[in-house]
Amino acid sequence: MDLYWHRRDLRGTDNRGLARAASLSTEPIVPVFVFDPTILEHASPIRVACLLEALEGLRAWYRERGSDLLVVRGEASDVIPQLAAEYDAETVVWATDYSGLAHERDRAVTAALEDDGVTCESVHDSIHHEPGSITPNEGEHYSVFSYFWKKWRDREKREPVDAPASEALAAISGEPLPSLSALGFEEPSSTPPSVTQAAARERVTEFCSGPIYRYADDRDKPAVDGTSQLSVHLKWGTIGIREVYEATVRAATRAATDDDRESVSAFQRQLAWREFYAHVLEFNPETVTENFSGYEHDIPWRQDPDELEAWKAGETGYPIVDAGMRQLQAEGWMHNRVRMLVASFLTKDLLIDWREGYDWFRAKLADHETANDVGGWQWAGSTGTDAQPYFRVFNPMKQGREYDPDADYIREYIPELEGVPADAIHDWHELESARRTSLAPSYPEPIVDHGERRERAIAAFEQARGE
Ligand SMILES: Cc1cc2nc3c(=O)[nH]c(=O)nc-3n(C[C@H](O)[C@H](O)[C@H](O)COP(=O)(O)OP(=O)(O)OC[C@H]3O[C@@H](n4cnc5c(N)ncnc54)[C@H](O)[C@@H]3O)c2cc1C
Repeated sequence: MDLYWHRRDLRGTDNRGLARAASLSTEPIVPVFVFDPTILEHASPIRVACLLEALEGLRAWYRERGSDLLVVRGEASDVIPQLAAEYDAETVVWATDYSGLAHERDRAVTAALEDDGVTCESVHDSIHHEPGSITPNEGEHYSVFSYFWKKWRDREKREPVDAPASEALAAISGEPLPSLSALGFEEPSSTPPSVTQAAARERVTEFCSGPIYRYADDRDKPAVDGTSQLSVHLKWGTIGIREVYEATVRAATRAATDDDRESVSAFQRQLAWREFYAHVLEFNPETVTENFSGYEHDIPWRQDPDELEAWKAGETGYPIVDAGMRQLQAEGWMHNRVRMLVASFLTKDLLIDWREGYDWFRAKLADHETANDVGGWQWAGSTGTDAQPYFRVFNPMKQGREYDPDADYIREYIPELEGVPADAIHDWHELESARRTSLAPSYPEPIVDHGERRERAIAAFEQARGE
């Protein structure tokens, strides 16, 4: 019996890899998942908790079809060939994962299987257009998103694929899943979101039946539930990208106005950002640790453990920044506008290396996805492809006033500011110290002066540019 190796595609429907495995094989497929210690070394409690829930859901999906998911532990390059031998598999199929670590693992597994005479096939599944399929007329890869987006938008998309028939799945029975602690992880500090195929489909249906038409207006307002919150599902593959996209196309056909249609397009554009960053990472794997854009000299990042700790704890005295950092701590998720703001604050106001921020996000985000996380950090740190120019430094007060005018989002995560008027919250850095103390005695004073820090950041980047 041939094997299908699940990794970050934890679903049965609209799974191109699984469908391919079923179509290749004349015998039923054995579905497998591997807890690989090398990959787990890079994981965090929240992500492993999400993974376990998604696996539990996938296992239930297989059981409803008279099959099961085999879950094994060990180096993939050892256990996959062992399972292939055990089941006398001629072929092992999986879905392509574009991170450098995944490529390394897959090369080792491929070599081991080929040594044993087993054929392997890696199928593009997690994005519509695989790296190398959307290229500029001149040059090899896009580094400017707007050009990439135009081609991505106009390119024909694949349709969702059906789940394999039950008869195509092996009647096997697996062991129970290991617990979080058995895998060496503590309980996460935030409550993991529900990461199941049913939750993902429900979210898509709900979002595409109404909020998607307001997305263009609402997507930057953190107090409004205006974004899809699909990131954790796209990360773990509890829904297929073709199914999501098809739902957006159906929403566009139901749109009542041009504005509604444009709002759907604004959402599709964000899906394209995800693919843009996957392409960037595929062709520049070193950007997980290295700046994408070179500067003539090193950027003079600062080491300041106290400021870094205040940022992580949401104790900077800049309310919108602190609300975002506390949302991350409480939920394992943060609104995109606020991710941009907190990342700008760390890399510009505090002049702390984007890699420190990336590490913290990687530890805390349930939806941590290497390509998007590195892309977002390098964008904010003005080191990335198509990044924020170094001289555009977000002003946290103005951003707070613009995107959270009533300070509802801020108050939700900073109980110390309960009852403080929105104007005072947005002017927090300008208030007299005594006034701040009388309004919110336990909320911190601003740890830095934004105006001064902005000047210093611009000067530091100019120095790095050799100006
Ligand atoms: C510093 C920083 C770090 C980030 N880290 C991650 C990360 O680890 N994982 C992650 O999925 N996204 C990351 N993002 C992008 C973005 O913030 C999240 O995708 C988004 O907030 C998820 O919420 P949503 O699903 O409601 O998004 P929606 O607005 O509903 O967007 C739909 C989907 O499009 C994709 N998307 C949206 N915005 C972006 C973007 N800017 N870049 C790439 N893809 C995008 C995501 O898959 C998202 O689920 C980061 C952004 C920044 C600025």
